Formats: sequence, C-alpha cells, structure tokens
Amino acid sequence: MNTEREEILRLAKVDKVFGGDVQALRNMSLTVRKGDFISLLGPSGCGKSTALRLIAGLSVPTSGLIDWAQPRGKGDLGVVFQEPTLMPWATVTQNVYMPFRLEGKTLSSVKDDILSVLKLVGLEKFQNAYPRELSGGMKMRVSIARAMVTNPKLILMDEPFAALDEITRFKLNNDLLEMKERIGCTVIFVTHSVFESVFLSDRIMVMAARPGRVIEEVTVDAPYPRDEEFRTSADYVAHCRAASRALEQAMEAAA
Ligand SMILES: Nc1ncnc2c1ncn2[C@@H]1O[C@H](COP(=O)(O)OP(=O)(O)OP(=O)(O)O)[C@@H](O)[C@H]1O
Repeated sequence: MNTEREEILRLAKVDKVFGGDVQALRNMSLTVRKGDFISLLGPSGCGKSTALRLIAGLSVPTSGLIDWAQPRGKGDLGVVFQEPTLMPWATVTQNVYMPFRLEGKTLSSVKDDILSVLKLVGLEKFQNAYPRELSGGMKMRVSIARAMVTNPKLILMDEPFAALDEITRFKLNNDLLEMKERIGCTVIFVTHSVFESVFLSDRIMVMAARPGRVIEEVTVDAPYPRDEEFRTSADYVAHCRAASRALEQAMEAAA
C-alpha cells in the first residue's frame, strides 16, 4: 500500500447505534486513499451496508467522524447497489444521464461522457435499449456506468454482483478491475465472498457482527492488473486462506 497517495476520506472511531440499543457499527476507523480498492467483508449483520450508508451521507454517525479531505460536490460519489435500480421506462443512455440531470446539465452537453462510459462497460451498442431488453449482467453494467459517468472521487458498491451467476460475476470482476485501471477510480466494495474480495481488493476490512466492527485488515499485495492467471495462482490461494481465517475469527467473535 502506498501511503503517499492523496487521502480522500477518513473515518475516525465511527459508531452507529439504531433505536438506542442496536449497535450496528462500533469504533470503525478507515483512511481511504486515491486508487484504493477496499472491500468490507463479513457475515450478514456486521454493519457493511451501514458503513456504506454513513459514507454516502445517507445516515449520520452516532459518534465519531467522517471527514472528506475536500468538500464533497455533486457527482463526487457514485453508488452501485445489489439491484441495478434502473428506470424501466428510460433507455440506457437516459439511465446513465441521471446523475448529470440531477446536477442540472443537459443531455447534449454530456453526450460524449455518456458514450465514453458506455464504451468502458462494453455497452456502446445498447445506448437506445431499454432495461427489459438487457441481461442481468448488462443491467449491472449500466448501473456501474451510471455510477462512473461523473468521474466520482469514490465509488461505493454494495454487493453488486451477488445476484448474478458465477460466470457473469467472474467476468464482471475482471472487467471492473480493467475499468478501475483505465479510469483510476477509488472503490469501497461490500461483499460476503472471500474469493471476490481477494481478487478485487488491495485491502480487505474483515468485519464481525454484534456489534458490527472491523476485526482485521488483510492486505492483498498482489500487483494490478489482475487476471485469470492471478485467480488460479498460489498467491491468490494464499491470500484467500488468510482472508478466510480472518473471517472464521470474525464469526467466532460474534458467536
Ligand atoms: N435502520 C435500521 N434500524 C435498526 N436496525 C438497523 C437498521 N439498519 C441496520 N440495522 C441493524 O444493524 C445491523 C447491521 O446491519 P447492516 O445492514 O449494516 O449489516 P450488513 O453487514 O450489511 O448485512 P447484510 O450482509 O445482511 O446486508 C443489523 O443488526 C441490522 O439489523
């Protein structure tokens, strides 16, 4: 990990308590630097989505701080959910245009940005298609394009590939890393999957439930770009073993 890279965001001792007694997150600290690919890995209920919602500003911490290094502007944050959440009545282009529309920009002024992100996700031939004409993987690509189109400082992804079949998921994992290389974005990615977290991330925050907390940070120091060769390498397996062990400890800690 290169600590020289520009800092984007810092969480310091963040707690989130719901309804006075559900401690969804305890004492979470995390520094996010430009270019990081960080996974939040843990069992159901360990506070992964709560952490993303706090970072997105959709919820406020009960205590602790969430500090952006620079004031966050519109378009500085992209979010991808497990469901693609596309507007069924709108074309691919119109769906990807949405974040710009919220910024008050006209479609004609951002057409080139939309085309270039659709090329990035491999959907330039589907600009005028409607969501019902697309496969699950293609819909997720549109959702990723919509999150990336404003060139945000940070992209939050909440189990985006969990509902997809394994082959589509592997392909999207590969493509996501390729996109990250090409546009140099910064990602926080929520997943239940050890294999996915190791393939994608340079840092894995392994979390435990009741209360939700980070119990270990696993560093995946394998270089990018990563491809199918990495997925079958001894290095990959060794990192998966380390992350699995940390996850087992997380499950034991919550038992
Ligand atoms: N709005 C809310 N009100 C009350 N409790 C909540 C609320 N949101 C989350 N929780 C509780 O906080 C804890 C953490 O939830 P969270 O959804 O962040 O976990 P998660 O790790 O993302 O789980 P999953 O992997 O199942 O999505 C859980 O016990 C959950 O029931």
